Amino acid sequence: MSESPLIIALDYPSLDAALCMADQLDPARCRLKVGKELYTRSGPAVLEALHGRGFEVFLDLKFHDIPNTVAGAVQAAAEQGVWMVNVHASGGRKMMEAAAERLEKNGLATHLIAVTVLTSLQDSDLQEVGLSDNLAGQVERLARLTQQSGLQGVVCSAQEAAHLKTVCGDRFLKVTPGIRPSFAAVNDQQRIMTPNEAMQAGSTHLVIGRPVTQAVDPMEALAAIEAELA
Ligand SMILES: O=c1ccn([C@@H]2O[C@H](COP(=O)(O)O)[C@@H](O)[C@H]2O)c(=O)[nH]1
Repeated sequence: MSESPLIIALDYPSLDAALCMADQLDPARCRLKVGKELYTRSGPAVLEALHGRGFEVFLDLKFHDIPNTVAGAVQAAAEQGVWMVNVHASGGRKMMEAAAERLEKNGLATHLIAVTVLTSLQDSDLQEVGLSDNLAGQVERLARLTQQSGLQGVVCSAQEAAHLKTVCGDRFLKVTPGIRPSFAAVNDQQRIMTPNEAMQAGSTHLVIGRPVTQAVDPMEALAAIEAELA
């Protein structure tokens, strides 16, 4: 079990490639995130392999469907022993309540959180899909709904973490992708912060993928991030 806020995103197209990276990492220094590409290719085998190596895993499949379907998917994830799983908050209160109730009814301790607004989006993207509120307002609205629905936290950008800390409190998890150390490329992220800025802003967990996994020396990149946080 790790006390570190770092969650390394294993966005790889094969189980072998993901395990090659995992084998260089230490479960005492980080948790790992399995997302849509890797899970679609490898299925539950990747979870078994990472759990077998001692890692806690965030299964980032961002479920979004009718309440009964999402509750079943969240239960299935939790029964595979993942540390954290998520849904899209825009699936609504009934969907989130059904998922949270399913975990509670079955005594499953997996953390359940909800995505507010993807870190790859900015204000103009929300307008294009017909949302009239600005981005900060939409993140706050969905974070409040997530908390009212009984979930433990949200995925948001670190740029919203400080405000959500005042709105939802310290203990409400703020899991923030879009983390970019000064040495890393921005890629397709829009709302970014450095690791240190993100922690200062109130992030509880930092999701970092390409700045580590695509680095020429991933372990050196990870060590530089840890040094920045220290
Ligand atoms: O709003 C979100 C939600 C999830 N993600 C995921 O986090 C990682 C970020 O990877 P980087 O390589 O550090 O950009 C990736 O797996 C996304 O699917 C996100 O970026 N934003």
